[in-house]
Amino acid sequence: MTLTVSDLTISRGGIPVLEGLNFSLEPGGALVLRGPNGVGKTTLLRTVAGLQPAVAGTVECDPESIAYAAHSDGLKGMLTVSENLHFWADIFGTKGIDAALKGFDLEGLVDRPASALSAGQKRRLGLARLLVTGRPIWILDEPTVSLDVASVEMFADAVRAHLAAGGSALIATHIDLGLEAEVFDVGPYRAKPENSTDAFSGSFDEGFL
Ligand SMILES: Nc1ncnc2c1ncn2[C@@H]1O[C@H](COP(=O)(O)OP(=O)(O)OP(=O)(O)O)[C@@H](O)[C@H]1O
Repeated sequence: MTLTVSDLTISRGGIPVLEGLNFSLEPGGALVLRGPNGVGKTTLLRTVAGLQPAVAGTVECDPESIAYAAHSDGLKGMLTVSENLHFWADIFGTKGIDAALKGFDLEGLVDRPASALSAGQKRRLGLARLLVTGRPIWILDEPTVSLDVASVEMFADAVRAHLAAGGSALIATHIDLGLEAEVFDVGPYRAKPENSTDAFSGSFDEGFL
């Protein structure tokens, strides 16, 4: 499943932020998005994931192939670690959570309510859900926030295994994950001010899709 972005212009709150974006993501490949705070990386990921429309251009990809992990963990605090993962496995029609528990070192926390996890543990659980989606294209927004060094490596291992199995990943991150990945600096694609409509419209935040 290839994801192809062509001549894409994206906006946030009615204001174009990036324009003229072209890239593709092939099975087995990873693309790391770089750029300064506020340049539009999250907006790009949201657009590619289908959470907001593009201003111009196209994103070619089966939406059903995408698993999106946003800034927030999007956990159900009353449910245990195990229940959270089973909830998502049911949603995505997949079976088994053992690989997700093992891959993110959550086996000792299965019966703990998500609300009683530390920030890093919550992030590990949020990322573990990627493994139960069964979806090939991972779109990840700052996935390593709150993770310690060992957990960052755990996450990088999960991405490597995903790529080796034919999946792909589009990742916005400010840190070096040690992946064999192309890097795409979106800084030079800032939209020109004259293209701004200067209209503000609110939007909702979502944890995971
Ligand atoms: N809900 C919103 N409504 C209107 N504008 C927004 C909204 N969220 C973000 N913006 C603005 O849109 C622009 C792009 O933000 P975006 O979050 O995509 O940047 P980013 O590159 O991901 O930044 P960071 O590295 O800080 O996460 C910024 O100027 C930001 O202030």
